[in-house]
Amino acid sequence: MAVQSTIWFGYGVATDNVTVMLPNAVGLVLGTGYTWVFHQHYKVGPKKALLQQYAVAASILVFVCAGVWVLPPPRSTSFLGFVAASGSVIFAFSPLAAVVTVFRQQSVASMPLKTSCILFCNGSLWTLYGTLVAQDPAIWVPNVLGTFGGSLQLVIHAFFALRSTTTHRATYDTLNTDTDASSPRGFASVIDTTLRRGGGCRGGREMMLGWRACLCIAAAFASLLACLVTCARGWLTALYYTALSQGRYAQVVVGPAGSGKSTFCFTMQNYMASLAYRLQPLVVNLDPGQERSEEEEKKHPFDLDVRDLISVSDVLEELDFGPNGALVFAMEHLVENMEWLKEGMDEIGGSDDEYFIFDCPGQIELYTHIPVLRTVVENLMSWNIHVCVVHVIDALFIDDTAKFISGSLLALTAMMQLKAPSINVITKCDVKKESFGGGRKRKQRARPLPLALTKRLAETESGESEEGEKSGGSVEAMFRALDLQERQANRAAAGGGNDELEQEKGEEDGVDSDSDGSERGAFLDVDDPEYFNPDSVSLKASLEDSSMSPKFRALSDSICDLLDSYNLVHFLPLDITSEDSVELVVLHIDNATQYGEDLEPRDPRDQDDAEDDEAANVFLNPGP
Ligand SMILES: Nc1nc2c(ncn2[C@@H]2O[C@H](COP(=O)(O)OP(=O)(O)OP(=O)(O)O)[C@@H](O)[C@H]2O)c(=O)[nH]1
Repeated sequence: MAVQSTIWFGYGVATDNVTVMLPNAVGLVLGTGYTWVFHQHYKVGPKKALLQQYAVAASILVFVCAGVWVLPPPRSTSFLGFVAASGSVIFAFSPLAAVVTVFRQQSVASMPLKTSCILFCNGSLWTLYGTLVAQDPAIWVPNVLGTFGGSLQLVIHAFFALRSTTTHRATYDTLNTDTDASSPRGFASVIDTTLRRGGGCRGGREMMLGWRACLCIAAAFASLLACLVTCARGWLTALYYTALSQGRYAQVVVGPAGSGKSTFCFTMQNYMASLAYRLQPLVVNLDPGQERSEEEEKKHPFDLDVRDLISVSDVLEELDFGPNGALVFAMEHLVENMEWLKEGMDEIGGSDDEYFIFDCPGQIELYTHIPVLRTVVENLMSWNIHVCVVHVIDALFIDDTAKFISGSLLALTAMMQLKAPSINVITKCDVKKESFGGGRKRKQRARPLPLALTKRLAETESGESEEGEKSGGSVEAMFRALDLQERQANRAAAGGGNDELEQEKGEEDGVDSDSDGSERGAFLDVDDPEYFNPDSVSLKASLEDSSMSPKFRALSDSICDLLDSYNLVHFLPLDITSEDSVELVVLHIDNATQYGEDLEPRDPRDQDDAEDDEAANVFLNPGP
């Protein structure tokens, strides 16, 4: 009991479930107490015999701790739940081991009725809690089995009680031939007679027990039926949603205020609708503070709008909150009413391969500080929807290195907090293009010297040294080559040419070096994704010019290195005026959601319609 309660207590802590934690904490204390009392009063044999059982209990705990320690968090919780559930199943069925004894002795003395009743009630209640409240299979699966085990024991009790009732009824029928024991009144009189006759006292009690056992069985079966119906309802609902939402997809568009989320949503909607093989996605507004002109609402209406449930203006009218507090309140209200969203999506969806795009509020604290958006995303995924989080930031972010670093960290936070496949998009690249006349010169990046060149240089250097110092000379030459390479990198990163350095390493290596530097300072179009994903060397070089304090500079350098070495954040540019650019983003999202892998083949839409759509070139004018 102590071990079992410890494991369940651990599971309660891991899942942050106080309802599981509390009773098991009590069970842990009581179980330890019972063990101590048992140990003190154990007289059956030498107390050493108990050591073996303590060793088994300790080994189970060590095994569980090792599993939790070795496995990463989500798996360790599942492991803990699995072990706890297995223990509960064994615990629930353990009294059944006495069944053999019961049938051998033809008596239920070795299987106490109270324990069976408690086992049954405990199993039923936890089953109801596990299916209706926690919806956790680790809780309801062992308890369904526990309920079954408990009811089986009650049936055995009833069987023996009824049998003894029948035996005694037959006895007293022969003793009271003048009494009709088949009628209730007659049966009561038999019991009365029996109780008055001293020798028949035991038989009368057993008959009473028989009636009580019948009631017990009726109650047990009613509860068992209720449990099974509840579980069946849960399973059927889950099956229904699995079947219904097979192939459902969603983009959850998040990002700072004004970064172009709504524009992105409608650009996606228009582009996807223009493709013959796709359904038009449905845009769902999740921003209770969304403010749009009537014209915008007409041009790009939302298919489902959270403002129908609650809006920031409603909250401001009713409660004494500021705008930010009102938004947080409204979002928390949405989280508490996710059924509204589910029903709304089913209503507007209808097809089994529906595609949703969620336009989220621009307050980044909804995913950086509080888990509101995370709960929304988790709910969507629990409804078997393939979700891709699209984190958008404004192209202005990339002009300033410090801003770029903070944008990267924000994107990283979104990826970590929302715990779903994600892509990062830089919006408004069309504006960027205009301001740079279509592109800009790439900052020179550090490029390593070709290996052959480095080797050659080392050989040249070592050749100049004395024969006897050849090996040492090689090493020195290698360092000089590396030094040259580093100087080249630094100069390159600072935007300067490497002409003198190239000359310094000699022209005999045969490597071209353009006098105008066009090869190194290549013209990079904003459509080139590399433009938006500078490496740490370029970022650090650009920080050199800034007037940052040394400590802050060191911190920024470390962040740049971290982002670069682990390749943590990758940005995709989006120019809404370019079909190729939109298509590239859609391809990445499809890849993240594995779009189309479980879709049923469907008739392509009428080609003429698609051509009409393309002619209208709808995605080129998506502004909300
Ligand atoms: N040229 C251009 N303008 C854009 C683009 N994306 C957004 N905008 C403009 O940027 C402004 C803000 O865009 P929204 O789509 O409303 O941004 P949002 O992130 O939804 O804003 P909030 O809902 O207030 O957080 C609007 O005036 C848009 O027209 C883009 O890709 N190109």
